Amino acid sequence: MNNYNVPMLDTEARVEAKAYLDMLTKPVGSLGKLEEIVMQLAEMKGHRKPVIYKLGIIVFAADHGIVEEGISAFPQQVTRQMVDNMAQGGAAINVFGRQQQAEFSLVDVGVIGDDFTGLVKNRKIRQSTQNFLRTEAMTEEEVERAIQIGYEEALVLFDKGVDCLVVGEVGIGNTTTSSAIVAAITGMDPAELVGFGTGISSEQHVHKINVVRQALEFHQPDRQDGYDILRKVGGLEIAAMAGAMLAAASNRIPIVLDGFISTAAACVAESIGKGAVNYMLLGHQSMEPGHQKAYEYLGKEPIVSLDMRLGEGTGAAVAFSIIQSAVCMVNEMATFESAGVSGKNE
Ligand SMILES: O=C(O)c1ccc[n+]([C@@H]2O[C@H](COP(=O)([O-])O)[C@@H](O)[C@H]2O)c1
Ligand SMILES: Cc1cc2nc[nH]c2cc1C
Repeated sequence: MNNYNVPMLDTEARVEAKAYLDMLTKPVGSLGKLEEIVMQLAEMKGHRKPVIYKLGIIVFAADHGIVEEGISAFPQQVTRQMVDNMAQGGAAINVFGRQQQAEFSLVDVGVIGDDFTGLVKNRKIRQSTQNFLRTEAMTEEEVERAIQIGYEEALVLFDKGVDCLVVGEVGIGNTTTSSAIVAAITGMDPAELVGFGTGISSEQHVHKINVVRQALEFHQPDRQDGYDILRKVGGLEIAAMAGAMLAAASNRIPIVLDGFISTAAACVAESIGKGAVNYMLLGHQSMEPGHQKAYEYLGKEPIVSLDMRLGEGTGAAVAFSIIQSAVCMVNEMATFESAGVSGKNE
């Protein structure tokens, strides 16, 4: 088991960023949350004028044994088909990634079937987790390997100059897995967390709540122990996402969280590496009810709210435009002094 050393935030850089923002040609605080984003990036990166040179988007893919219980609106093979689609550049995340000129990485950690050809990184740990209503989702070794692979694949992007990271996923059934994880960590009733995922019926929704309740009753995961939760009710891609987030936090690289699955992985990352949450911004608010509970637990607020519920990293990639506006603002605006603009009346 690794020890993740997440560095402390640079609170001095935050104070300096605030002082500098107040010198720019605008009434104090008038750029609202953009100013807050600048201050957060400043304390993460340790600089009053933070820059982002290159966005990275990493998407982890895996299948889920719990799909056997009829909890998704789509068949399991869609995971594999969407990985192929992403490898061809045809998924929504490819479009937003190109728009943001992002470095894109697609990693199979547990999709059913053979290795992929082409752009996909083949790092399959096993083909799908087990059905966690009947048995533990995976072994302790598999959890640790998945976290390690996520960590390593994030480092590959950082070596290419990536200095801000979106962590996305694809995996049919993973809103059920995420509901179980967030219920385990927060202690909340699954009825408050379980949503409609890819678009199930009301009857299926009632069934999905019962599946999550029964699984938690059966496994009794330790809410303090992210490894235990992943082993019992987790997902391979979610463990890898947590690993990638730990790599980013350990290297003072800002993470942009996406929807429900990404935020569930963030809860696990924080449980494994205390302080990782300090390096996270929340891109958007997903339509999944459990997403709000999970981000409130992490103490986050979404940058945008666009009624999205796709996953893949799409909400985070869209929100990156706003983060980029904040970074441009602090680096390019004139100060009252440099522009010769009069200050506020005394
Ligand atoms: O990010 C979200 O909040 C989100 C909400 C609903 C669905 N998804 C995506 O849809 C898949 C999981 O949905 P489901 O219904 O199969 O559990 C998975 O591939 C996710 O990327 C993602
Ligand atoms: C089509 C489709 C695309 C997805 N992207 C992420 N999850 C998905 C689920 C479905 C069903």
